[in-house]
Amino acid sequence: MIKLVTGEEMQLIDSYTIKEIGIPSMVLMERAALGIVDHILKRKHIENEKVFILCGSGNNGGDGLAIGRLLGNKGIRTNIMLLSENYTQETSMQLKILQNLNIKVDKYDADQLKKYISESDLIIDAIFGTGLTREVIGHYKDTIQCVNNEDKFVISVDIPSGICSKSGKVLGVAIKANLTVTFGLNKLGNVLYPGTLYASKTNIVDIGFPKRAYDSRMLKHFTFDENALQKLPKREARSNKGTFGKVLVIAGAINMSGAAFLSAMAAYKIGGGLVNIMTHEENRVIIQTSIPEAIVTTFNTLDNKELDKTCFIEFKSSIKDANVIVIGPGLSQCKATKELLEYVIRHSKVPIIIDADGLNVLSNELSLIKEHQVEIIITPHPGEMSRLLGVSIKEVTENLIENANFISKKYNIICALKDARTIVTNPFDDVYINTSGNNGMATAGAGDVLTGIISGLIAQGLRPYEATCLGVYLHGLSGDKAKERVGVYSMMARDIIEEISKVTNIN
Ligand SMILES: NC(=O)C1=CN([C@@H]2O[C@H](COP(=O)(O)OP(=O)(O)OC[C@H]3O[C@@H](n4cnc5c(N)ncnc54)[C@H](OP(=O)(O)O)[C@@H]3O)[C@@H](O)[C@H]2O)[C@@H](O)CC1
Ligand SMILES: Nc1ncnc2c1ncn2[C@@H]1O[C@H](COP(=O)(O)OP(=O)(O)O)[C@@H](O)[C@H]1O
Ligand SMILES: [K+]
Repeated sequence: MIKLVTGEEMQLIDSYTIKEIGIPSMVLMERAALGIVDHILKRKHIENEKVFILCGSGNNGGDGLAIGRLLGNKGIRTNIMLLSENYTQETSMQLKILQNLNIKVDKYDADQLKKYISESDLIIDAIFGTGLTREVIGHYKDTIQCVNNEDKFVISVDIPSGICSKSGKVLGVAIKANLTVTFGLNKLGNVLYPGTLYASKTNIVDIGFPKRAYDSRMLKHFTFDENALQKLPKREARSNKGTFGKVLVIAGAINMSGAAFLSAMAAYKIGGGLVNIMTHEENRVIIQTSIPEAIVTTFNTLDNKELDKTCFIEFKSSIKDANVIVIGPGLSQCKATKELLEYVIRHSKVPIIIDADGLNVLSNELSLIKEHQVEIIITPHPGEMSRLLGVSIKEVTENLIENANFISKKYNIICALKDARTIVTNPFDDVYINTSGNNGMATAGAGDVLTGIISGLIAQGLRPYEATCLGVYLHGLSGDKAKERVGVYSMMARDIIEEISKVTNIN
């Protein structure tokens, strides 16, 4: 698990380290500057290059001044410009050190700024870090625009100036970096869109925060890297298909068998023991032909799209047998879907994953999940989420974390809000932010594959929140493997399924 922090949380870690542990702020700043200088010195022809450092009034600017001093010591040609006349204590101390060493620091001057930018090979952005609190205006805005207009390599210190460290939003204007070097823990703003596009590649450097400074805080945001593969459920040698759980997939209205197929296939490919597909009677033959490994039970609808209630006899035992239930993919928004959903919520004793049309039906009747007895996971994309909350899609995509948190708490459920950075929340404020996956996955059926993966992990015994976070991660990783094989233009949902085995086959 990799923790991520907001600027505010990082400031708490800073002040705990400085005030309670006793590591001086200037020591942390020196190590931060050394971390950036290491990256700069890795450039191939740095001895022939010119560096230009832009510094703001806060400690981010202090980092910039220290970087200038260290580069000077190495004999690298460096220009430094300070954009403010008021500084924090640490930044004042850095400035004093530079003055003692007779290192020139320019004050802001628009013409000089343009000259330095055009002469330089590398620009260091130390204007604003985690302390940015408001829209960037005036000469700060002009400076950032000047940098962005020139095609120079830019390294941002901690976070690109202009990006909100909590939300990833652009506060008016922001530096477009080629590399961001961040300290201690990565900032949410470097990971969330659009900030992540401005940060480009992000490297984290250890500047000596004691482990306790991270552990003693209630840090709730996290992401995964490939170490998360260790969380895959263990497969006992002495086992049978019952050991790895039973998934019930309730999916597919007339002529919509594809969604059921994709969810069921993914549930099997991630290791689920047995998949039972409950689908419309009309889909029986095609499902049995396309996925003979699945058990098929069916329901029928009457002329008015209501459910033929005789199906409940068979349905009852399917529900009783299952370790996890998926409901919604390709079910259409008819009365039958509502009836099925109502029945499942009322009778299930195991976790339920509600997706696609299940969510569309739910958005007209959220009271259905108010008094649920089992764990419920919803997997909306922003369109489905906007219908669930009765807000615009823009409101959903601009505030992914807040919206996912809100619905998780209000209904006591797990929410995987799908996007290029999918967010997974639970009612206890935990927030997983997914960083795997790519734009090739914006293809029909990719969501059905995710539902199947999560269900297969729950069937094998993972707890629902853990399974949802890991499922989202593995789904993205499978998409990344599919990108390597077929590219983003040709990727189809089935390509993601095909790559699941490459992701899970780790031993
Ligand atoms: N010991 C430590 O703490 C360590 C910290 N480290 C480094 O410090 C960074 C955090 O430093 P920070 O908190 O001083 O704020 P920072 O990001 O430099 O910028 C904010 C400054 O700009 C101002 N300002 C804000 N918005 C503005 C706007 N729109 N337009 C104009 N001005 C605006 C605001 O002042 P204000 O005007 O609000 O009084 C404030 O002074 C962190 O990212 C890391 O790089 C490392 O060295 C490790 C040790
Ligand atoms: N640009 C992207 N980067 C990463 N993941 C993406 C991107 N676009 C889509 N995805 C993922 O693909 C899936 C699409 O799901 P969804 O919109 O429900 O598709 P469908 O309804 O067609 O099955 C989600 O898991 C989403 O996170
Ligand atoms: K910066």
